[in-house]
Amino acid sequence: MSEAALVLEDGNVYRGRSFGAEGQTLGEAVFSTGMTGYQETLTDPSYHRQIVLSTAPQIGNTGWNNEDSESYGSNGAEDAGPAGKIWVAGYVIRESTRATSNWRSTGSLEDELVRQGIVGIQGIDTRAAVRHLRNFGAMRAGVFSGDALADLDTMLDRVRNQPSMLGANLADEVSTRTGYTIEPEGEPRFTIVAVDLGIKTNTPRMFAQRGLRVHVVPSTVTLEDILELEPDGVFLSNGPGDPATANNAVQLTKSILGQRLPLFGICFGNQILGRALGLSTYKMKFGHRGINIPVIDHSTGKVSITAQNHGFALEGEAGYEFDTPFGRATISHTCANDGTVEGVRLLDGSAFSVQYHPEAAAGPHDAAYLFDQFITQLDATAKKGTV
Ligand SMILES: NC(=O)CC[C@H](N)C(=O)O
Repeated sequence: MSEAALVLEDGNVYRGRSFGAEGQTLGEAVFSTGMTGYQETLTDPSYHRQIVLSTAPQIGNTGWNNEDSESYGSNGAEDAGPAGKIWVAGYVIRESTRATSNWRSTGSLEDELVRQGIVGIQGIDTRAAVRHLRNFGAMRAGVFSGDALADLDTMLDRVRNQPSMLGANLADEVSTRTGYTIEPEGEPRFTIVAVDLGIKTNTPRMFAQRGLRVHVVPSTVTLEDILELEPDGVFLSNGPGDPATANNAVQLTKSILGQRLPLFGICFGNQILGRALGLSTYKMKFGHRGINIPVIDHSTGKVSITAQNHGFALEGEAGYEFDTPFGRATISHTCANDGTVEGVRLLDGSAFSVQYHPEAAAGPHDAAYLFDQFITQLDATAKKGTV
C-alpha cells in the first residue's frame, strides 16, 4: 500500500494511501452520500470520467459479487466478465474494510479495483474533502500513487490539463456497440425500444418484470431503426456527460414526439426530453448523488425518497407550465431539498421523465410506480390505436 494523493484543480491536496490499482487517474471529483450500494455506484455508466468520493466512512464490507453490477450491456462490459465493468474514473474512501463478508461475494472490492486497473485512495479526511466540494463545487481532480506520485506542480498541471465535465459529450463512449433484446417475464404485453445512453442493467429488468420486451439500441440509432422494431413506446436512459452536448439525442426525441409514441426517460433521458420540449440545462454546483434524496410529485403532492446521480439539471421550477411544438408541458417533480427540477411531463401527450432513478439500484423503491405509469400509457395508446 503506497502513498497516494487526491489533488483538486484549485490546489487542494489530500494525502493518504493507495486503494485498488496504483497509478494516475483524472476526472471530475464528486461525492455520493449512499451508505450502501458501492458496487452499483462504481459500475453505473453515468459515472464515466468521475472520481467518486464516498461519504460513508467504511467501504467494502460486502465485497464484490457477480449479480449487482449495473453495466452489463454497456460498451466494454464484456471484457469485465460477470463481475461487470467499473465505470468510475477513481474511488476515494476513508477506510477500506478489513474483512469482506457476504454470502454472494466472489472476492474483495479492492481486488476487483486492482483487476480492472481502477486507481483509488483511502485514509484521507473525506469529511473535509466533501465540505470543500460542497463549498466550491464539483471540480477537476486526479488521484496519484506509485510511480505517478509527483511534486504538486506536476500533478496540478495534469489535473488542470484535462477537459471539464461542462461540455463533455460522453454517451456514445458508454453506449452498447450492438443492440440486444431483454425478453419479458411471463406473457409479453408490449415492446419498447430503450435508447442506451449509458443504461443501467436494472432498468430493462424493471420493464421485463412488467411484461415488456425491451430492445436496447445504441445511442446512434435513427428514427427509422426504431420504427422498424415496431415499438409501442420508447425509453431514454440515464448516461454520463453534459446534456447540452447531446444534440443528436434531442433531435431523435423530437422526432419520436412527432410520431406521438409514448416516451419515458430517466436522468440523462429527462434532460434530453426537457431539451426536446424547449428547456435548457445547466451545471449544478455539486449535484445530487446518493440514495436518500426527497422529491415532490406535484400531481399528487407526495414525496418519494429517491436514488440520484446527476450533476446537471433542467431550468425551471415547481408549477411552471409551458407551450411546446408537441403541446402543453409542465415541471412535474422538484427536489424537496433545493427546489431543482426532477421531472417533466407533456400534458397533451404521453411523454414523461424523471431526473432520479426509479430503477433504484441501489436505492429505495418509492419511485417504482413510474414504470407502472409508463405501462398505463402504453395501454391507453394501444387502445386508442394510434400506434
Ligand atoms: N445519471 C445520469 O443520467 C446523469 C445525467 C448527467 N450526466 C448529469 O450528470 O446530470
